[in-house]
Amino acid sequence: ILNGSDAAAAINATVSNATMTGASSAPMGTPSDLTSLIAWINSFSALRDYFKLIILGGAFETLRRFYSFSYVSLVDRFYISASFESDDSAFCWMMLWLSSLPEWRKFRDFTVSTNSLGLGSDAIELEDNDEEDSTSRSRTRPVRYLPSYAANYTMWYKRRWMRITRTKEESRWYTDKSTLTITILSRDRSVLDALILEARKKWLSARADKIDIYAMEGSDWRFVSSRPKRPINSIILDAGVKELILDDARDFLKSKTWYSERGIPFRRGYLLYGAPGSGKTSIIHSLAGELGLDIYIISLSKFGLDDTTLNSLISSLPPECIAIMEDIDAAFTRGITRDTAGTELDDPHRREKQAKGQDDEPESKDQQERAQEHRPGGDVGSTRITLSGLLNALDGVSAQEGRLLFATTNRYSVLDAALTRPGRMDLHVEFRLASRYQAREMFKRFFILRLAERFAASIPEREFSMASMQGYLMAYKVRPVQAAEDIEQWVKEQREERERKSKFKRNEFVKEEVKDSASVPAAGSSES
Ligand SMILES: Nc1ncnc2c1ncn2[C@@H]1O[C@H](COP(=O)(O)OP(=O)(O)OP(=O)(O)O)[C@@H](O)[C@H]1O
Repeated sequence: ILNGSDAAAAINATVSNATMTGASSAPMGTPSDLTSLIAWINSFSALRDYFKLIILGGAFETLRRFYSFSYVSLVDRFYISASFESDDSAFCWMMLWLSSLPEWRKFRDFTVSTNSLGLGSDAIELEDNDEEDSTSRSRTRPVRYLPSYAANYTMWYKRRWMRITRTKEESRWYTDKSTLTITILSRDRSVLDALILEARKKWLSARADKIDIYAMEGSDWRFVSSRPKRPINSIILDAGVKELILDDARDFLKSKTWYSERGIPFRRGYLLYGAPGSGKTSIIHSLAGELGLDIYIISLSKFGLDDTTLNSLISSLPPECIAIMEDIDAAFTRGITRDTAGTELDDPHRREKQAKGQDDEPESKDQQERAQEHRPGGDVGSTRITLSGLLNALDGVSAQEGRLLFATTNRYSVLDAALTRPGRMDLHVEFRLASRYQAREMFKRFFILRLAERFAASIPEREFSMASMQGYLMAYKVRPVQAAEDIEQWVKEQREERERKSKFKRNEFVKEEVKDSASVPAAGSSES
């Protein structure tokens, strides 16, 4: 414990001591200008070393950056680089093209994949010489050699050096997206153009007998599969029906100028309606093959689909293609309404009855079944499409020009008039249950004419679908006589089965009714 003067003396001693310590490691006083600052810093030996390190490190980093910058500019200047993403068709063109190059066979590092990536049959496939195994399921998925993610491939293309790399997008766990990058030693962009055109040509010729099918993925289109074209003469319809649709579509595709001169949007909608299994879907696929167009499937019941996404999907359709909306009525019974997001029925008849206060009519069994199919648990319950959203998407400003839209339905009458009006659905074609003529032609497709007459005579007009008859004939693949003999029995059995089913449905319906009326509290009056 110090008294006041002792404490002051002690502080003085400490200060002078500190000054002396400082003076011993930094001999100079506080620097007043830059030179003396450097000299002052220099006087600290450890700091000097740090300083040197910083300068050296900085110099190295600058050199590194300069090198990579110069490399990139050099590459930019002398090389052309193009990336192809796996969710785009161009990626498939390049893969097919690559796998067909003789040089490709010389490499030794591949990703072996059973994922077809839409490649044609001439892609490199594993040769399977095991004759005995020729029917095994292992042959159903060809094995392909694709560029590996780990390797860099270099080769010569038209006397130009080329490097190929394939990288995987790690951030998107839910997709297998990858990018193929092709770098060519050339300053001439036309080399890349020629390469891409060559790849595209190869792709197109590989699928001359196929059509590509695309489905919705988020707000994009994703390639799903390639299917062999179905010959149009394999579809048996009443005289003139096929020709009507085919000629109309052909005529439309040739009329672009006609439409633009008259200020009419260059789009055409077809509504195919009628009995299930009567060939609506089949004719669309066949037509796509005939017209050389790809198919884009629009599923209005897709989980998470809303008006905005639908709009952007429809506007991003390619200029000439076939868009299909199957079972468009299902969307309505499920509850697309003009203004609200999918909660109530929008059957026009029903609305009319509601307006008149007569909505006591129960949903038809068909409606009930469909509604049941689409209740929560399936993805349909989550759709957020409104009718006005659908109408806008079909003919709004962004709706793609040149597309053919095919909508199919089994229940024509429930569709809203706004949806089916000309401009949206220009041609309405009815598909009925099979006629005798169709039955005979289908039999002929399977077997021979003589028996076909007998077969057709046993088929009642417009009672069975072509699909059910096809199912019957397929069970008799190599027994035509038997097929013709058994048909009467089949018709009888089908009728009985139908009767049994409808009786069952009626009973179920009555039970439901009873249950419903039991659960409704009595209104108080003895009548009720
Ligand atoms: N008119 C037809 N000519 C030839 N085959 C047909 C015909 N109609 C149906 N089929 C055959 O029946 C099966 C079902 O046909 P498709 O899917 O085209 O019928 P759909 O009318 O679209 O049925 P749904 O309304 O139930 O979707 C197909 O395998 C098809 O080959």
